[in-house]
Amino acid sequence: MTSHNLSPTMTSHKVYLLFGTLCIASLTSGLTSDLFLSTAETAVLLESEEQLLGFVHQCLTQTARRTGNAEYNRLARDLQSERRSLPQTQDARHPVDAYVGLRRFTQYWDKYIATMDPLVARSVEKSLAQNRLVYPDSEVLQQARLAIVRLQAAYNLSASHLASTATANLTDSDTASLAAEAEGTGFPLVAEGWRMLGTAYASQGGHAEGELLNHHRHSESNQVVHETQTLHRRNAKFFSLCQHFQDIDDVTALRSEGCVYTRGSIPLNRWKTEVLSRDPYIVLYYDFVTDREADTMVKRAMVKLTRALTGPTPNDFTLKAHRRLGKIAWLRDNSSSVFERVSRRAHQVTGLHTAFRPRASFGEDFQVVNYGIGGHYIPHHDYFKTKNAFSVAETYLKDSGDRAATFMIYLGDVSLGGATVFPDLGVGAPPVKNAALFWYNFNPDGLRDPRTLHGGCPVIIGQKWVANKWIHEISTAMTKTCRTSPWKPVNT
Ligand SMILES: O=C(O)CCC(=O)C(=O)O
Ligand SMILES: [Fe+2]
Repeated sequence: MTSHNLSPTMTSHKVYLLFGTLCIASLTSGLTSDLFLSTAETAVLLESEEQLLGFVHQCLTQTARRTGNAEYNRLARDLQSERRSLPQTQDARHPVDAYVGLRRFTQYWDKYIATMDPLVARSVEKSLAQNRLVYPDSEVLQQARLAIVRLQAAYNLSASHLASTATANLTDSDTASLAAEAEGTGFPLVAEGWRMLGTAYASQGGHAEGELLNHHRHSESNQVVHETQTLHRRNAKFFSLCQHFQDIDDVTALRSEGCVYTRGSIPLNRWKTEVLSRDPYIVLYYDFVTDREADTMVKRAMVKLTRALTGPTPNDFTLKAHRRLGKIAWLRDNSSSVFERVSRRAHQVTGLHTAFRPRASFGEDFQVVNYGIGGHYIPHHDYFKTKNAFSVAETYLKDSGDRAATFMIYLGDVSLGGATVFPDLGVGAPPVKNAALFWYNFNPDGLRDPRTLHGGCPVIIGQKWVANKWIHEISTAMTKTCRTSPWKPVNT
């Protein structure tokens, strides 16, 4: 058993908001509701709160001067005192803290910004939009509550445990709306837990002090949440493996087939490969990137994140499916020297060409992913199921075949949850900062291997960033020679 604390494990990537001094705006940007899909974006929003409220305060006092209406001055004072009385957490790493932070924003919005002066509201929106941020709306809050309920079901987490490990205190209305969310989504026991917590708070006349998270599991005496099977029946094996892997932050506890050192050349003189499975071949390369490289990759991706959509073909990503709760950014090898170098290193380590080519590219662009509150990726295969699906791919992937292998780099640690698991094989790995997980999606005969079904477990605490590099058949066909039978085209 391991213990987990709440100390930050990832550099926070702050965006410094530059609010104008004048409360005049021309831009009308709509509120969007996908903030819960990226904990990194949520964190930036919460970090910017101080500055944002200073701006709103200034706008209110300016409006009072301009209009001669003293009501705006009163609002400015109210805003200041309410701000002092509200929970101060700015930490989006714990789902309850992220939820409370987002809820606080919508409170300000409803009370001081939207209803008071449309000009101020638009100014705030404009300033946020310049930093690729949006003001959270009520749907974001609802999705954040749903994420919390889903997490509880996935990991058997009780309401009291979740609440007591957060920094922020929940209000009666928070516990009531979490109970309603759980009830509405078919988790009556989870709902009961939130109701009981609300009652306990009321009888204590206050809230329990947040304690450090020594262990995620609630004690036997707590209300145990048993609905995992209901929502997650179809992926029961996946979720039980996720539970197993959340206890592992010491990778020596991995059930591995062995570990080998390989001599290479600069920048990796020697690298350690943990063999998680020999057939299909799944390995973890430690220290594949440096902290600096990982941070640079995250920073480059941060400004390009868009909602991850999954679809049946590479250019038909129109399904806003809940199978994958995260945001992605595509980055070409030549977009920076770091991506170029890391792609070359993946070639060096795997023996497979990874480079971008305008036609029949060996590898795809890097797909950098940041998961959201309770974000997960339900088990799937990385390969496309039909030849048709990949033959209509983007020009650079034309004639390069399917995704024969996956090279996935963990760009940060996750404090709790977020393992990558292969439910049919019973193997997986917790995110190990700077390590890369590599596996073949095709067997040596060039056939798709369904045993490579895998998924990203829900993130409980922390931020999860990964970078995928999919290597296509054109690369494996050229370099992987040990087939058991003569080469055949893929089984479409
Ligand atoms: O996040 C993970 O652990 C898995 C991600 C994955 O499978 C994918 O992006 O295709
Ligand atoms: Fe995948």
